[in-house]
Amino acid sequence: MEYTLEARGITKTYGDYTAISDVTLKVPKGSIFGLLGPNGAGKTSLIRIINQITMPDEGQVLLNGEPLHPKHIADIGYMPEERGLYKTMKVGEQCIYLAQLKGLSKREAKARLQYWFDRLGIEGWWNKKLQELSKGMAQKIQFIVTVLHEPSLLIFDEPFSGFDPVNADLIKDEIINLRDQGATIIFSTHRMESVEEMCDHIALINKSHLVLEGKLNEVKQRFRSRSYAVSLITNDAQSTFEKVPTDLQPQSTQLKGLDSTLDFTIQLPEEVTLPSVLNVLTSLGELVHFSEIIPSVNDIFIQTVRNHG
Ligand SMILES: Nc1ncnc2c1ncn2[C@@H]1O[C@H](COP(=O)(O)OP(=O)(O)OP(=O)(O)O)[C@@H](O)[C@H]1O
Repeated sequence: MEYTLEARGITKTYGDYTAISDVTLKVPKGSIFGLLGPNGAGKTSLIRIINQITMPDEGQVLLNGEPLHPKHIADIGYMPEERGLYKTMKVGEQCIYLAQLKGLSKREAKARLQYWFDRLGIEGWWNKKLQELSKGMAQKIQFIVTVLHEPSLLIFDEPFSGFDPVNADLIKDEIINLRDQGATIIFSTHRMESVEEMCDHIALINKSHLVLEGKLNEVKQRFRSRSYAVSLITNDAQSTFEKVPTDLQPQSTQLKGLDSTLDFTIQLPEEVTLPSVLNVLTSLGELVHFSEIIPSVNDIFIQTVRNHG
């Protein structure tokens, strides 16, 4: 597998405080990689190192196989959570200026900006000053400025904060589109449903340490707990529920009374097989639903952070 980014043994301290401890991770080319962790875990510190805003105390970052070098600034697009745009400058002028800083000619910048303004339906904003735009509107500009020079690595810090649901969806689709065109995306967010929807890889940093990393579906496999959701139609929900063997740790989610559906969850002990459980359940009533409960990213996040206290 090819990796766009590799961090090897990164440590970063601020005075006596260690913000990143010996973090090693690999971001596969063409992936959408979720960088997760509680507040203050060290995510932004790592992102700032990748962007060469600060230097690590120890370790090395490789971009497309090469040690990070000032020339790589043009290969990375970074949308920080604190959006840094000039308030009194006109939108069009500002975008051209920032694009030129990333190495585009004025002509090329104008052509690409036209494309993006069109695409995001903001043609009318060109001559407005940034201070005249709402937060979400300014964020669209920031998004365009981040992706305009077509870098191989895009880093978004909370890309959806400040967007209404329609615009958040629009930006989500644009991010997926950029990935489909070959970019690698790192995105840091506390919105677990976005991770669930978009990421194929995740890494979780807790208290400066990397505590979890991998393909999202493989991480989910690791967290499977033999839990199942069950629905039975029975004559008497309460007494049926009482007949479910206690070693299955039944937990009722809904008892709807007579002639109705009984919904509950079970957790299979190691030695119990699926066919034997299905036998028991079908003997209790009409089994209308039986499915494994796959842990959500939210569950995985909470469980992992708890375990690393
Ligand atoms: N320039 C700095 N000087 C001193 N301490 C800092 C500095 N930048 C960050 N820190 C500290 O390093 C730790 C990690 O901060 P960082 O911003 O990397 O966290 P984060 O994971 O991005 O958090 P959040 O989810 O809240 O954005 C925090 O305890 C923070 O106070």
